[in-house]
Amino acid sequence: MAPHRRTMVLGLVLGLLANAAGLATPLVTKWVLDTLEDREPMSEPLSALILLVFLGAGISLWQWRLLGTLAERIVLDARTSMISRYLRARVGELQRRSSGELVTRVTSDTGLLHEASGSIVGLINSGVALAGTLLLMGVLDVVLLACTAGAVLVVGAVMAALMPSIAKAQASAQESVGQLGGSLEAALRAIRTVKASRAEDRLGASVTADARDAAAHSVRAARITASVWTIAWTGIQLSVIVVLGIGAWRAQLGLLEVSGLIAFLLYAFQLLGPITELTQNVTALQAGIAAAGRIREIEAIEVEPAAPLLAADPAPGPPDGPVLRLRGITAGYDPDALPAVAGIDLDIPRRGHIALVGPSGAGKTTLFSLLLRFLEPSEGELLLDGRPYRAYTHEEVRSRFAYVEQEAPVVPGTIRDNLLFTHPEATDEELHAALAAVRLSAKVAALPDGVDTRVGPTDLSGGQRQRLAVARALLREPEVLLLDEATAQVDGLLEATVQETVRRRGETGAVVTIAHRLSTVLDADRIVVMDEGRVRAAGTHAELMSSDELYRGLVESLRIAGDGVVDRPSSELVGP
Ligand SMILES: Nc1ncnc2c1ncn2[C@@H]1O[C@H](COP(=O)(O)OP(=O)(O)OP(=O)(O)O)[C@@H](O)[C@H]1O
Repeated sequence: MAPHRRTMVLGLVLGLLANAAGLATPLVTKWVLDTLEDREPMSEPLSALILLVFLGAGISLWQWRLLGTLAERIVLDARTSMISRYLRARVGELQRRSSGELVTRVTSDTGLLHEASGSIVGLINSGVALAGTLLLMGVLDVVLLACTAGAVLVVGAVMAALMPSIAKAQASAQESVGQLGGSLEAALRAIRTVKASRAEDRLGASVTADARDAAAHSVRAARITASVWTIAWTGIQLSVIVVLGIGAWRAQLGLLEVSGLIAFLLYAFQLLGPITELTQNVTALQAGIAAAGRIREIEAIEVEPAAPLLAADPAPGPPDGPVLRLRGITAGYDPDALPAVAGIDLDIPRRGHIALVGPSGAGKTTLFSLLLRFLEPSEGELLLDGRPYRAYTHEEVRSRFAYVEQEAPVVPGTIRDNLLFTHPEATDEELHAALAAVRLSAKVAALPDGVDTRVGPTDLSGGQRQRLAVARALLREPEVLLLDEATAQVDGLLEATVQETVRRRGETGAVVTIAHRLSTVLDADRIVVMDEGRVRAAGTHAELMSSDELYRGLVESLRIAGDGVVDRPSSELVGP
């Protein structure tokens, strides 16, 4: 709220003015009654009364609109800052959390800020209104004020005692809503497996358990809120009856004018306003504070630094040296667990195709994450053009790569958006050339809006998604193409297409593939065998076949996996 201090102060002033108009009304009513008693002309007090009503309404309207707009701005600020933090966060920080839960914080928690944003102004307003009402009641009759103040104190004490439990219940409810978002998102993502496993009911029960939890906490908050309100209302109504009794008795004794008693009763009824407002604002503020706490946690997510970590600018290595060098790289996801890769030494030359092979969990994807700087090594150094990664910004490093993920997710938007995602400035010609390279031109041309057709994550087959991703990666001839090969996404014909494109890329630039296909392995200039986080062996297919047992085993299993490619020298493996 801090950046909006001025608007809040204006809102507060308007609230105080509206209060003043409200507080004056019973006194002017007394003036009307007094003129009636004295048989004087009533036009003046009546006009003042009507003026007060309109003035109060006008000011309230202004304040309402002002605070309503402010609330939306605060929500927008919080959302904008969270969204930008998510997108700038370190990949590991995001992967540690459930994405559904992260989404809930942006969509749902910020809604609570909306309610809470006006509550500070509301609290001050209603506090002042309460004090003002009590003060003016004191001016009218001190004895009656004492009775009313007693009732207000009791109501206040009960409210103060119950409020913290409302806040606690609300925080727990939000927590459960976050978990619900997380589990629902995971369930929907795995919907095919869920259905194939006939697990709709089982999973439904576990997801609804979070919803039930949220409901249970909210019901608790609602029940306490209901008690608080009932106590407040009843307390005030009882005090009005007491005031009426004592006031009538004091009027009989001539200690109080009847008009004064009526004005006093009007104030007593008016007390309900500030007390209700106080209750609502305290509740909203507490929910808002709980939400703000959860939003604050997002600020603790570490973001990628925008500047290079190394202040000095070391000279680049020789222009014909390897484009990338990994020197004694050790890295892991959890400082307490064993590293995912350890002591990796690897040179990636400027040209040629390197295939990474190894059993599952060997650290191949981790190596890609290190190259793309999704993960920082705990030991060792990565060098780009002979200069340490730390001398570059993350953006500078990534600008040298094109990356095709195994999942090849579609980015939100049209096919054009997907193709231009890495290089938005590419021309239409380049775009169509990239589509042609992966043989998607005809498929795209048949779509209703061609390249401007919107695509969702489910509109394309796995193979088509991967072709689109490869086309994107090839759009501007990257220096280093990183291709995390999907196991079974693409058919034979397409595989040959992609392979041929990759082979051509390897003639002018560097290509590193995580190879799941025998054909890719055979096609590579150099094969790096990884096992248990280490580089176990490296060389050509022929060298490794004769020297490395694990490699022989891997090749055997790839052949059995039905790759359809016989074990031949790579030079024979060109074209479909
Ligand atoms: N996000 C993560 N958080 C924690 N540990 C991880 C994470 N990603 C990978 N690991 C661990 O790091 C090790 C290397 O995993 P990595 O994904 O690099 O292997 P891989 O060779 O790519 O395997 P696959 O061929 O199955 O994809 C594994 O032990 C894995 O459990």
